[in-house]
Amino acid sequence: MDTAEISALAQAIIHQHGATFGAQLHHDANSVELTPQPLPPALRSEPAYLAALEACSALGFIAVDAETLAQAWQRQTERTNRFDATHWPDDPRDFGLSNSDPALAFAHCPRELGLYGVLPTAEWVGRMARAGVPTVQLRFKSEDQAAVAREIKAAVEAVKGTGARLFINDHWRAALDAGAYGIHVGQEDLDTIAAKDLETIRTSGTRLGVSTHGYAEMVRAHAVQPSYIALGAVFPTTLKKMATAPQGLARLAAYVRLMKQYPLVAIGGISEDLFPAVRATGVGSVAVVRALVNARDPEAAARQLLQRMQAAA
Ligand SMILES: Cc1ncc(COP(=O)(O)OP(=O)(O)O)c(N)n1
Ligand SMILES: Cc1nc(C(=O)O)sc1CCOP(=O)(O)O
Ligand SMILES: [Mg+2]
Repeated sequence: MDTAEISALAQAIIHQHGATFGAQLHHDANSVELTPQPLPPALRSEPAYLAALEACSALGFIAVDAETLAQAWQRQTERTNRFDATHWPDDPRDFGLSNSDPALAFAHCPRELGLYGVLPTAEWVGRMARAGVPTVQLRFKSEDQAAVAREIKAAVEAVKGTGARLFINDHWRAALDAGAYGIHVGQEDLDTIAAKDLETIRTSGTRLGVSTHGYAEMVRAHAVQPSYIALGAVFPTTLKKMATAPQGLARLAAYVRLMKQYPLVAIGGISEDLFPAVRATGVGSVAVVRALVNARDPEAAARQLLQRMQAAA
């Protein structure tokens, strides 16, 4: 096939999926603007792969995600014996996500983790757990290891008797020592935690949640078979500087279709009014920081968000 024919296949993909994944220009605070990305160097020469690489870059997927999608589109084409521009890849087999040993998976957690409060201190953790938030995370940022250990122990104490599941962000050793329900790690943590340490966490029965921000990171997260996968940032967030653009609802829905074998948590810029649309994608949990921590009455906000979770279920 020549370049013009491959471009015609790329155009067919864009024609089918442009309205879903293309630039979304809204004028509200939660708009997600996806700009076309430069075409990454091709690693293969098959037409389906090349067309998908071109199309996915044009649809705003960053290089690693366009590459992951192009490889999946090529596998889909081989598996079904035809190139189908209408079918956005969503079969785990086409992403190499199917051949894992269940005996090596992290401990299970419920698919519906529900409202998930990501909170800066043990005091906040206790407060929101007592307000009925079913899943809470201590996201305590400090280099002072003694202070970290104290805060984690206090958070473990704070959720006792509330029924809330407590995840600890970043500080996995102290979380294990304190007997937390689970640990949440980012992609950079997966770079630095040694395989034997991941194995220690897994065999302890402590749950593991992993952050992801697109197709390539989801494939990477799957390699460790975590207890849940977080998908972010769905909308713009001012809480921290993100390395990747907000994903938006269309991508979130596609990620959910692909990763539905995992409990899934949506995070990033999710305010109360956005709960129904986020829940409609099929995620079992919605994680928030500012919607609780910046609320004038955080207990009332928790009640509202819990109602929204129920209503949208
Ligand atoms: C539920 C949930 N999802 C994602 C994150 C982000 O975690 P991480 O990538 O480790 O970044 P920091 O929170 O450490 O800045 C999270 N904490 N919780
Ligand atoms: C801590 C965090 N992690 C994200 C990710 O996408 O990995 S987004 C995020 C911030 C979420 O805060 P808010 O609900 O206030 O926008
Ligand atoms: Mg972290």
